[in-house]
Amino acid sequence: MRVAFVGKGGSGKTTLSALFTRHLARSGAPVVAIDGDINQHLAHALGLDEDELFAAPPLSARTGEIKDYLRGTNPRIASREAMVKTTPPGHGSRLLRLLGDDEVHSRHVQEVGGVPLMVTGAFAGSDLGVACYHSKLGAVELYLNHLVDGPGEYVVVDMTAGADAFASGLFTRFDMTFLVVEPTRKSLSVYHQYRDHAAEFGIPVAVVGNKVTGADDLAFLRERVGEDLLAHCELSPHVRAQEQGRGSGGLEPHNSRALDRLRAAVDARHKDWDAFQRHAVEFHLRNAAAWADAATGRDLAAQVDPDFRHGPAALPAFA
Ligand SMILES: Nc1ncnc2c1ncn2[C@@H]1O[C@H](COP(=O)(O)OS(=O)(=O)O)[C@@H](OP(=O)(O)O)[C@H]1O
Ligand SMILES: Nc1ncnc2c1ncn2[C@@H]1O[C@H](COP(=O)(O)OP(=O)(O)O)[C@@H](O)[C@H]1O
Repeated sequence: MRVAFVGKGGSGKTTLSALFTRHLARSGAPVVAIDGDINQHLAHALGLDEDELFAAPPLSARTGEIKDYLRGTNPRIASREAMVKTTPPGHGSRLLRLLGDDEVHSRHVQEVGGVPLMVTGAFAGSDLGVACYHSKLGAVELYLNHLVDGPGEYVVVDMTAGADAFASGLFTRFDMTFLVVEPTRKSLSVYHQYRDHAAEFGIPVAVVGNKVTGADDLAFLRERVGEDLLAHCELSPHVRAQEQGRGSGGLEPHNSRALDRLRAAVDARHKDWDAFQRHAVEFHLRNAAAWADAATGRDLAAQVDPDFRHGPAALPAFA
């Protein structure tokens, strides 16, 4: 199951992504965390020391190699140059299993605090003015488009704040999107924006309140969010202690129960592989027409394999 955390910067996306993935990993569930936030802090939130380096290469450093690996022997994709981030898999493409024995996981995953983590990479000085952060997210989109995941296993992406989340269709690749909101009007404005986009594309979204300090905060959220409010986390002495490099007695029971609710909401989702592939194709065609045909000098609609059925049934042919 694929889960995204989105929301306004500072709302707690990274903190909740870390708490949620640790919660899942501790239960023994297979999980991969991906840092897709322009501020790459997830490794530290998972417990990497400030002076320690995340040693695995960022996904965005090897987008070309990842394209070559994923296109496999797909005759519709002649080269890595012909493959854009929305190019959907077809016959001959390599499909991935979560934490499978493949070149993406083996190269890019490093375990931090008991959680296997991949990172998209920081926005470098050389990117300023010439690229948008969504270029860094291309490899994440390709990864998700080629992944065959199942119930009880989880990919959790800490997404970048703001409009970059909507570039190219990445936001349609998730079984559940958690919108993290603080009990403030500013934080809610992102909720309204995301909710409208999500409704347009039929994307499942649930709101997670964060840094709630009492009944007034909760009433504020309940009044404005209504039944979209799935759960809320309270302002956490445990999180603060971790931020300060101190030990604590562990996550508070209320916050732990909130994480259980998130998991239950994800587990309740039914996977519809046909719809997933249909969305992928739809966004690929849109991108082809808008910029990618011109960027590659090719007719990218020809990459769509009309006979390909995505999902577990597609796996044996690719083993
Ligand atoms: N949504 C959207 N709209 C307009 N233009 C876009 C969009 N997404 C990507 N681009 C531009 O296309 C170039 C390649 O994009 P990426 O590196 O992100 O990815 S990929 O080619 O799809 O793998 C790259 O341009 P160049 O940097 O000039 O090569 C991107 O800026
Ligand atoms: N429930 C919480 N309790 C206490 N502090 C929190 C909580 N959630 C987030 N924080 C703190 O708020 C700040 C911003 O959180 P962060 O996860 O980095 O936000 P984002 O990823 O949305 O930008 C961090 O200092 C983090 O420790």
